[in-house]
Amino acid sequence: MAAASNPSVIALDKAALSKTVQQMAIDGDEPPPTYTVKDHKFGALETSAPSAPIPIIDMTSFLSPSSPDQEESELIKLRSALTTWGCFQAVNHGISSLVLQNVRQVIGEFFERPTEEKRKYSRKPGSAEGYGPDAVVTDNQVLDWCDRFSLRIFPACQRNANLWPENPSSFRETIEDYGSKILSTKAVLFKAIAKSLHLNEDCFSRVFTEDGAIMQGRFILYPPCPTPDRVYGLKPHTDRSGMTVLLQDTEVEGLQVLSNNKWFTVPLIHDALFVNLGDQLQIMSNAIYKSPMHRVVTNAQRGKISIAMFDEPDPNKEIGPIEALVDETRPRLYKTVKNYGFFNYECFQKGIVAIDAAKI
Ligand SMILES: O=C(O)CCC(=O)C(=O)O
Ligand SMILES: [Fe+2]
Repeated sequence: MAAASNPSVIALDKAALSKTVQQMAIDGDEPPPTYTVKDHKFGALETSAPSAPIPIIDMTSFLSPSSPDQEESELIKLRSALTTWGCFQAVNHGISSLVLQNVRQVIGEFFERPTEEKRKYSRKPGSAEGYGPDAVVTDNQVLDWCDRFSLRIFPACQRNANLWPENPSSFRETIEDYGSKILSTKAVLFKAIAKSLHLNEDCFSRVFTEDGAIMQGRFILYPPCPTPDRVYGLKPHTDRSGMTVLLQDTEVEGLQVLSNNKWFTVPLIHDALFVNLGDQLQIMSNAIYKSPMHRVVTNAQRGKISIAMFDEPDPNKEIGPIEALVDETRPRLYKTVKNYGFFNYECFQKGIVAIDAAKI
């Protein structure tokens, strides 16, 4: 997400101008060698990994608990989910089926627009916003078999109005509405996460949903891929956010999470939101909670769409392990970092893992 106007990056970043994955799929192209996975550092590319028993969190217990006991028992489940998996499926989150249907519809329609029209919103080299295939930022990068359209949603004053499409005509209103609802959902979840760690309930929500916090939407199209066993939809990674909220496709699976060195498929649950923690929550929780490694696999028959909402603190704000979570039995594991988004980007360029580089 961080802008990097470094000339070598700009020279390398030709993908924003090259053929989209959607076009390659329409033309029946074989994925070019730059898309082929060369190392299997994180395990083989198994397209049909077993289904993951990912915990389901019922948000009724946080939004309108019928009793303190009901809330307490869900907080215990939440704590267990975040120490083991680092992710969960949120149900009864209060966002209606109609809102979810509308957001899927406008994103689907955007990707259906003619290429020339979508090109008007192309990501500029070095920028984190806009439309296009995977950004090339290093020489030996393996590219992802997907096209992405990224937009800053909050703070509203930082929106890049030229990148918000005119078509479909309800795009702006729908994304703005969905963004506000996800922001409120995140605030509720961050408060529950703080409580589950016996912390002041605002300690995460303030950093990630208020005070200049950023919300970025990433809308991803994964077209069918003729060689799904050799190409990633999205490479194995952890998110750099505090928390990511993902609306999966209604029919096509593909997201996988790593647990005990094994990959598991995230099942599709009607109207659920898949929530995973990002590196910044792992840092602030002094690694009590996990930022899970995940990836996306493709298939030869059907494409799919994902809608992801990321957060970041104000880039000028420093984050580090919360003092109350540091003691003799659990010493401080991470340095204090500022603008983790940019730090993460620089690490990626150097081929190092940001969360490891943030260790003391
Ligand atoms: O599309 C998905 O299922 C996952 C997206 C994701 O992990 C990301 O954009 O960071
Ligand atoms: Fe991710």
